[in-house]
Amino acid sequence: MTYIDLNYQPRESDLLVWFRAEPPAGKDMKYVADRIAEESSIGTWTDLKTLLPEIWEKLRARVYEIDEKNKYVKIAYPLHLFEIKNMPAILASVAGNVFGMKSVEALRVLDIRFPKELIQGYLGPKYGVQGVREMTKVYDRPFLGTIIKPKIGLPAKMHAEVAYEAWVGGLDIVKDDENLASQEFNRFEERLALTLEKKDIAEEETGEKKIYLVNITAPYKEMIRRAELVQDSGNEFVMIDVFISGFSAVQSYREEGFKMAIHAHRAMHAAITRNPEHGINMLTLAKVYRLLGVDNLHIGTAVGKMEGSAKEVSEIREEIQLENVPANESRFEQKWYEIKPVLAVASGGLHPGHVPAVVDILGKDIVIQAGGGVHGHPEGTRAGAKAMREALEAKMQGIPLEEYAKEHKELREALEKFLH
Ligand SMILES: O=C(O)[C@@](O)(COP(=O)(O)O)[C@H](O)[C@H](O)COP(=O)(O)O
Ligand SMILES: [Mg+2]
Repeated sequence: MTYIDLNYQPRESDLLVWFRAEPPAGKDMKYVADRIAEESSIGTWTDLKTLLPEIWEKLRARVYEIDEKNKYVKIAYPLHLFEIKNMPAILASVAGNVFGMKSVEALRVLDIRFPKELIQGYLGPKYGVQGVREMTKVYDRPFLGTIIKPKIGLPAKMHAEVAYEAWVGGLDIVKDDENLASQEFNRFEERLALTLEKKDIAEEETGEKKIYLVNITAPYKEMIRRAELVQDSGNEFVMIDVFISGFSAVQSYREEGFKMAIHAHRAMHAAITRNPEHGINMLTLAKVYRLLGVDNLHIGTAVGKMEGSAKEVSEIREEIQLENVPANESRFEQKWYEIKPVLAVASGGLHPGHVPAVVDILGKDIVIQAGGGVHGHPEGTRAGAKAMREALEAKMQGIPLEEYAKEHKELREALEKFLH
């Protein structure tokens, strides 16, 4: 019995997976494709006496396309194979055991096409791009943000003061770092209270809405307790390390129905996304997080310190923001129906000198976030924040940075330090 069915026309209701597969020595693409379809649907390494014909007929995956040259394998999975509203179990099928089999030398998931029937089982973002714009009254430009640095070590009181400096310097958003939780020198409750006090003052002084991305990542029950504290405080956002917390926690958290928007940090993603031969690419993870319902998602910068090409990050941006994503040489067409667009977060090694390039690559529906690029400014946090704002003003007005810097001291100082 083979799962190869090259005459099969996928149904609209099928879930499709686009793999790149390396056959083991002495084996061909048909062999490896068959093994992947087998293990990721109903089969195992030998024939089964318990495999009823109706199970085979109704639930087996079908390899409907093999591209020998590019080592691509496309597999269609009938929807009945899955519990629709159970993302962890769906991934356990199509992106589970298959990565560890000897019968596959290397395996990469390039894309998953989610059918309408499955998409309708998920909430998607509560706010998304438009909701965050409504929340902040920022409509026609990218958001600017920073991460409090050093990422760990500041006492809660100083954390709040640095946040205040960043906000009054002109940034919209201040974020906890991915590894800041409730360490003894910066307890969660105290940090939340002190930072929100400063946020109120900064909003008062600037007349602008400010955002605090407080990190609630913790074991699930504790994460929920922290989310309740944030909801009681009236803060608009929480931040979750979504990859580390897991698909189950992220789905459940979104279904808890908290009022806050979700800023998704992807720390650890590169453990499975970075190797182009093996693992799951960030585009596929980003689709899962859009479906599960994050409002902001880190996707890379192309120009900063983290890996990811301009083509890769801009394709991910399209995937999390377009209503209908067109197919291309390594991506399925994907319709998103009612699922809102996600705000893309460009972060990692950025400074004011990068602002024009990031906007050129990713457009306006983004958060441009800089930690070292703000707190490393020669004149400190407030000047670093001002320099980011000035860089964005220059970009929005179409003025070259060097030109604008002539009249803007903080930007000039930033470019001198970070570019020259
Ligand atoms: O800790 C850091 O490195 C950052 O806070 C950036 O700080 P800097 O601005 O000081 O580099 C973010 O966690 C990374 O951007 C995450 O990477 P990604 O956005 O690619 O997931
Ligand atoms: Mg960080």
